[in-house]
Formats: sequence, structure tokens, C-alpha cells
Amino acid sequence: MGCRRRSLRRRHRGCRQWADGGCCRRRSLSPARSAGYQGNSALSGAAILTAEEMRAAEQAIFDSGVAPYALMETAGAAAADVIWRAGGVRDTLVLCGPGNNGGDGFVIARLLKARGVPVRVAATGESKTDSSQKARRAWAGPVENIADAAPATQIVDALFGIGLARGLDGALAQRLGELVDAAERSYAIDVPSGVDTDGGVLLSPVPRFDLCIALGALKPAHVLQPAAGTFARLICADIGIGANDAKAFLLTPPDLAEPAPDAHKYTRGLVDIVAGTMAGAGILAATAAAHAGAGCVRHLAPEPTSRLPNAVIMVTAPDAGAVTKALQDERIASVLVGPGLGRSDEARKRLSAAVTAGHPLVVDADGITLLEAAPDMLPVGTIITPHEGEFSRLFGEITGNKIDRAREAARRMGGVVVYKGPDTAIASADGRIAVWHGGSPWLSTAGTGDVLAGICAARLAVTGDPFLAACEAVWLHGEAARRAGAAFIADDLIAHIPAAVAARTQ
Ligand SMILES: NC(=O)C1=CN([C@@H]2O[C@H](COP(=O)(O)OP(=O)(O)OC[C@H]3O[C@@H](n4cnc5c(N)ncnc54)[C@H](O)[C@@H]3O)[C@@H](O)[C@H]2O)[C@H](O)CC1
Ligand SMILES: [K+]
Repeated sequence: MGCRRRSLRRRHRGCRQWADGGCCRRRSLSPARSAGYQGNSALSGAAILTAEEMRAAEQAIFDSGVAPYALMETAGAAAADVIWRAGGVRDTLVLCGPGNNGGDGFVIARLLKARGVPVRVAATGESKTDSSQKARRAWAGPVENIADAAPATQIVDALFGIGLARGLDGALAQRLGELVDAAERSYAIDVPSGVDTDGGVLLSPVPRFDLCIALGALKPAHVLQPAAGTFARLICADIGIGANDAKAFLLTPPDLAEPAPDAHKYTRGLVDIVAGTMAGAGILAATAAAHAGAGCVRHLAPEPTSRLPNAVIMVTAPDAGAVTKALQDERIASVLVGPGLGRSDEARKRLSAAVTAGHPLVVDADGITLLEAAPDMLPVGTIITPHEGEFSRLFGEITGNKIDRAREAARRMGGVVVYKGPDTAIASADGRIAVWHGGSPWLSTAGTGDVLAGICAARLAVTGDPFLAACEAVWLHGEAARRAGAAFIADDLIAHIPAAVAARTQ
């Protein structure tokens, strides 16, 4: 047991790092990019700030003596550097709005022009803030009207950022779309104009940008759908914003440990899968658990099956009494109930047997449905893995964005919620949040949820820490899908889990 505790301590560091605020630190990326940015691949652990949290972080900088315009110059310079490195000397049209996002645009235009880029600026009208007026005065060139500005090879969207209050008016949204569609390269400054910074919804039609340059920290719109689908790539430019108060972070690839030299299957973790009448789901979950680091996996189903891997122990448990008896085993490190459980009275009894057995628990699929909006009946520390529909049925209406809803649900149930989707929010009852986005769209196929649930149960057996286990499982599931390529089925996905584990095993 000592080995597990030691390796847990090491892995917990990862969690503390999240708690300490892993914002957009200066990290030099590939040589092609200078220090100060985090691109898609290096964004892990980046802080996610709401508009209000961002303004508070900016205010803290102002209170430290940095003038607002100085911060705008820093932001504009960082964005101009990214655009220069990505686009070089291509004719560029910068679209400036009335606020500080527009001010960034004027700074970007001036700095690109100083590097020899043929730059034009078009604006929606007057600049309304002191900083944006100062940036506009420093722009020596003409300012065209966006309504009739000619297209350009590169478009920079500095219309609206975190201050967008409502959708763009129709003509402006249409013009933005036309100019972006006509361009070879398009960049959105801070957030694409038209997205709701905190909710991640689209307040008006938003074109798809090639690159979104987040300033200072990620916002929910950068990771939550559909807003996160309005750009192909994402970079976070460091402008010296401290994000230590951040409550949400982008999921960090896990640090996994090899089994200790003296490990055996029970110290690595025995996983029991309480399956039901739909055999395939339970078999997928059991097989996935066996490939995700568990020391031993038992599949407890009403009927025997010949479809399990030899490495998974088949236990025929014809009724809930037999499940209860099988779970009276102190070697069990985690129990998963739900995949293929069904919704009959017998299924309800099997769920109850699993919930009351006293082992670390993962509840998925039918298990969630059978909870009938009573998540607080679950033992503290339980992991549940709802998709949108299961979440709504279980928790009803919860206000806020997906991150807020996951956080509140975890608080109510006293455990960990893996709120699945193309943007998966992982929330623990103590308020920690990790968000995973950008996964393979090919995961939208039957059975991949059963695979994720199995990986969760395995990681819970290995780590004993529900939040860490859920984060590891979501990452491994996504990484296995990335490795599986296109058009895979859930059975194929399992084959790629060991390589995903290997990729993160020190
Ligand atoms: N705080 C700073 O010094 C820095 C901010 N950065 C950049 O500034 C924006 C946030 O700027 P803000 O002025 O708060 O808001 P916006 O520029 O996004 O625009 C708000 C502006 O637009 C008006 N408005 C809102 N919605 C609409 C609409 N649908 N139609 C028309 N007009 C609208 C609103 O009244 C305001 O006047 C942030 O994203 C950064 O890009 C720097 O990065 C760092 C320094
Ligand atoms: K913008």
C-alpha cells in the first residue's frame, strides 16, 4: 500500500498545481513561436477566467501601477507578434470596434505596419474608451468604414472582446462573415466577435477563424461549445495577467506511474463491473478497465458470456443478492455500475447493491438514470459520468454555463461529475474544475461512454482519488481516440488505451 500512497503524493502535485493557478505562463514553444504564447498543444493547465475574473485580474495590474494603455500596448504587441509569425507580409485588414478590443486592433495595425505589413484599418465608428482613443490617435493611417472596406488576404477581428453585451447587428455580422470568408487567413483577437465570453454560446452568426489569440487567459468561450468551434487553433498570449484566483483550468495531461516493483494485481486495484442485461456495454467497460491500469477486473452479469477477454474474470451474478455477496470482498478497489444495467426493478436492485457496498464507486449510463434525481443518495466521492440528457434529468435546471453547472452538481452530490460532451467539464465537490476540449469528433459513436466509464473505474482503483481518476480517465479516453484516428468503433478505441497510458507513464 505504501507504493500507492507514495505515487499518489507525486500525482497530487498535479492537482495542487491546478489549485495554485496554472495560468498562461511564459513557456517557449517550438522555435517557430517565441516565448509568451501557449498554442493548442501547450495550453494544458491554462487558467480559464470569466469576463468578470478577467477584469478583476486586469484591475489588479492597474492597481499595481500599470496604466491601462500600457496593458493594451502589451496585448496588442503580443497579438501582432503572433500574426506576424503566422502570416508574414500579407495585406491585412484590421477591423476595430468601439471598445478596448478595438483599441487592441489599432495597436496591432500600427505594429504590423512598422514591420512592413501592408495594413488597413476599418472601424465600426468612434472609439469610446480612453485607451482605444489613444491607440487610434497613434495609428497614423486612414480609418475606413467597415461597411464598404475592400476584402484583404488577412483579416483581424478586433471588433468585440469580453465586453460584448449582445449579438452584433445584422449588417455588421454579415460584413464580418463576408470579409473572413474572402480572406486566406483570419485571426480573432481575444474572442471571436459574436460569442458570449462566459456562456460559450453564439449571440449572432460567427464565422470560423483560423486562429484565436486569447489575451492574458483563456475564457469559457475558448473551451465551451459552440463558441470553441468558431476557430481552428487557439493561442493564449501572456500579457502578465495573474490568474491565481482562477477556479477552472484546462485539463492537464496526467503523470502516471508504473506499478511498483512489488505490485500484484490486488495492490494495483481490483475493479468490479456490475453489469446488466445488455451485455455489450458491460463487456466494453470491463475490457476498457483492464486496459487502463487496473490490476484485475471482474464482470458481474446476470448471464455468462463468452465475449470477455480471458484477462477479465466472469462472475455470473443472477440477481442482486449475488451482486451483494460478490461485493463483500475487501480487495475491491472500485466498483462501476451502469453500463448495460437496464432500467428494470432488478436493475434498480443491482444499482442499490453497488451503491451500498461501500467501495469507491463510478455510476454511469442506466445507473445515473435510475438515480431518479436523487444524486445525494450516492456515497461521498462517487464519480458520475452524465451526458447532457442524463445531467438534466438528474439535476434539473441549473443556471450558468457548463462549468458552473458541473460545479453545482458536484457540490450537491458530494462527489465528482464528469459532464461529458465535446467540451467535458470535470468538477469535484470541493470546487476544482478541469475542462477538456478539442477531442476527436469520432468519439460520437455507440459504446465510447462505456469505455470512458471503465477507464474511470480503473483509474479510481489505481489512484484512490476520484477527481484525479476522472481527470486521468478523460484525458486517456481522448488520447486513445486521437490515436485511433477516424471512423473507429468503441471496441477499436480500447486497443489504443495502453499506448495512451504509456505516453504519460514516467
Ligand atoms: N481592460 C484593458 O485595459 C484591456 C482590455 N483588453 C481588451 O479589451 C477587451 C475588452 O474591452 P471592452 O472595452 O470592455 O469591451 P469590447 O471591446 O469587447 O467592446 C465593448 C464595447 O462595445 C459595445 N458593445 C457591446 N456589444 C455590442 C454590440 N452587440 N453592438 C455594438 N456595440 C456593442 C459596448 O458598449 C462597449 O463600448 C478585451 O476583450 C481585450 O481585447 C486588452 O486585451 C488588455 C487591456
Ligand atoms: K474580437
